[in-house]
Amino acid sequence: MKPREAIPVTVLGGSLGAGKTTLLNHLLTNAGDHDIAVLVNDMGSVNVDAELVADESELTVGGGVTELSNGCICCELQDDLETAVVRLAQERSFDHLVVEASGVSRPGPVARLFVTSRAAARYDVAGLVTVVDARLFADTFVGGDPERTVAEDSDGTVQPLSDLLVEQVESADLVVLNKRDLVTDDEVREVRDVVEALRPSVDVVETTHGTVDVDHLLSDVHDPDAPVGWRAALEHESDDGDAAEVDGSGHDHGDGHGHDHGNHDDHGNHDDHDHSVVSHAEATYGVTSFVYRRRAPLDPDGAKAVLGDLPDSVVRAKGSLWIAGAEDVHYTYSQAGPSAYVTAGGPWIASLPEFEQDTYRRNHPEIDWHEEYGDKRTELVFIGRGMDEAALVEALDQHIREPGVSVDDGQYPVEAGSELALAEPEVES
Ligand SMILES: Nc1nc2c(ncn2[C@@H]2O[C@H](COP(=O)(O)OP(=O)(O)OP(=O)(O)O)[C@@H](O)[C@H]2O)c(=O)[nH]1
Repeated sequence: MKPREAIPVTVLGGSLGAGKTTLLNHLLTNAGDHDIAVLVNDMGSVNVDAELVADESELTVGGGVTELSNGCICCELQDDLETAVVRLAQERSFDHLVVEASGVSRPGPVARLFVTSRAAARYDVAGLVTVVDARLFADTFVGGDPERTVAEDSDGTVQPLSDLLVEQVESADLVVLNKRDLVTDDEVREVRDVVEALRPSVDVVETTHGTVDVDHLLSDVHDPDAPVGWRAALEHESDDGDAAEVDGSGHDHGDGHGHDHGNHDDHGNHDDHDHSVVSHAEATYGVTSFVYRRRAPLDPDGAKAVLGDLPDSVVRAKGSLWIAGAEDVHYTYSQAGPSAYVTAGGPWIASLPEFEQDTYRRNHPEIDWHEEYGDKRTELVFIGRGMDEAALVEALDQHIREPGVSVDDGQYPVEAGSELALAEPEVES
């Protein structure tokens, strides 16, 4: 049982330089009656952000600002984060915790820590707030000229910035569209439409220098079941029950549980949400989505050619891949702006021994099961602006193969969790 005085926690995420520290300083200087504790995560060995926050407010590093440096709290510093927030709750009294995640943090895992670890007894997630640099977002997704930049992880691996931007928006309860002064009215409308397509019901506030209403920012807005655009579009398609056709989207059902980079998809849990995926956006700026679904595999080289070189009009694509010649592996595909990769998941349910299949199907009666191919399918959702749906469908259809036909490839990884990059943004020198 959670004690009644569980402390609300707001997780502040967003890309490098989006304005998280600026917003945090605004929050602390305008905190009013709120007694806020802050935990700042920086990737470097010196926690510059913690110093900046402390400089600007009456808090001191050690006093009100806790720092976790030299790593990322969504991965290698998870244990440190857990220890730090538990200790904080024991040692000090405050009524709200704000965690500023590093620019490369994925908000989902950070929030999960407050639900699943020892910290869960002390804290309640109030909201995942994503600060978006409106200028960068417009350049990356609406300008048709994607900024080909990457974010560097603490272990030196690089992750495409567009992946992070998309993921941070897809898991947000509140999006703070910052740097409003650097975009035009038209650009901001287009950015809002893309944000809405990625995260259909999200609350969006526009700010310059992070001047957001403090009570709004700290309010209890967390909804772990809020819909995610790509999943919502897929499930809308599944609800229609047509397994072979390509379909446009309008209304949807979404279970919206946050996704992980490279995670194996679930099999379509439905809930009672009924949200519009793109209706408003479609009507104004041409943000649309459609689902491509075939009960057949794609040629491995063909899949690489098409899915590794999607037109700029596609903002986000994701789904399941059945690859000819690798008949037993359930691949997932994920594209965000200029990056695209395929991840080997576990086996298809249809590739498991029969008794395991029976058990799985008993526990998941909602699974869309084909008499001959079971759950094997090529099923991709595309979200974008001004996409040529017919051309994309035709390009994919050219690479559809007969199930069971042997295809020579070997480049697709088979070990669960391993990835094949189909497109990577160029690293800026
Ligand atoms: N023009 C403009 N600049 C802004 C705005 N908000 C923040 N900045 C500037 O953008 C730069 C980055 O802001 P920060 O608040 O440090 O961003 P951050 O997200 O904390 O950055 P990292 O800690 O590096 O991830 C600073 O120079 C800010 O002054 C804004 O609304 N408009």
